Amino acid sequence: MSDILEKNSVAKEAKVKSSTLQQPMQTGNQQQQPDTATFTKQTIADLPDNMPDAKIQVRNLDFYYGDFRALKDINIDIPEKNVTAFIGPSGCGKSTLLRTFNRMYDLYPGMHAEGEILLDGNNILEKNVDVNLLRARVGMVFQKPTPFPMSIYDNVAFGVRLYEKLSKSELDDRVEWALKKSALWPEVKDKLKASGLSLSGGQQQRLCIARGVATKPEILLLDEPTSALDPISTGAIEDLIEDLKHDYTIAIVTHNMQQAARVSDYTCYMYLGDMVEMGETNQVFTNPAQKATEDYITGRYG
Ligand SMILES: Nc1ncnc2c1ncn2[C@@H]1O[C@H](COP(=O)(O)OP(=O)(O)OP(=O)(O)O)[C@@H](O)[C@H]1O
Repeated sequence: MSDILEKNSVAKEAKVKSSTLQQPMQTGNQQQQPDTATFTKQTIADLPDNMPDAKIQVRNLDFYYGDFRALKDINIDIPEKNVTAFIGPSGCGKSTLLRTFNRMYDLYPGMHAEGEILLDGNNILEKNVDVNLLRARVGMVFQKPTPFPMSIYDNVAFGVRLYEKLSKSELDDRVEWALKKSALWPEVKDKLKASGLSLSGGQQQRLCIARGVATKPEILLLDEPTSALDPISTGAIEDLIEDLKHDYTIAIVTHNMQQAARVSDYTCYMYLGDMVEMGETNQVFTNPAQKATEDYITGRYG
């Protein structure tokens, strides 16, 4: 299945057809053959008019795993100090897109991005960009909690020690600040020397968020941060996202439609490497511009 979506990325009117949507899909209990999905390729002109200033501007972005083109001519803005959710069926490129924002892919051979990702107007895909500095500005939290095998304190202090030279008391203050920001402080303040691995799953994920915010990044990337958590821990993290967005620009990948609707201000629907639609979350969920988006969020596909 070569390039299943025919498109002309230049013309706004270009129709993108998907033959692959003609696979069986589930609607309630019945299996159906969906209509052929047609959507108009999103261009910059289709972005919502009244968006806040963009922290990140993605322009004509393609991403390749070897020869495989996983992202196809993506054009979006990530608004500053808002939450932007990425939704779409498995394999559509959500995580790939998120990982381009801090060039996580640089760690692996055979992967490359083409186009532009402008962070505060500067293209982070340029060769001479200091990726360590970039990752200090763009923090990331993964699907599975990944505390380091060290104390709670050291987990949070880890990145700060890499990027800043703080005195012991300044570092203590920063660790406390980050643990308070991630709503974990009351639970761990008396056992900062205990291993991060001794915490529950939900606490470990909040520890990872504390580690993520401790370096005071400008952007937080959250890749399905609650998929391994129970509803109470999930609620705690969603509250945290609501709180953190006052200081940070947040991009979150989620499979959970309700979560996207609850936590995000803007939603991007992706399909097979294409950006189908980006808009205000309320609009995308109640009045999507594209039938393909509607089919997905109403469960008629996926
Ligand atoms: N390391 C890799 N090497 C080769 N192809 C990859 C690699 N990682 C992802 N892909 C491919 O790139 C495409 C996008 O994958 P990606 O993980 O970004 O999707 P996703 O929307 O995040 O999926 P999911 O919701 O299942 O996590 C898929 O076709 C996937 O198979």
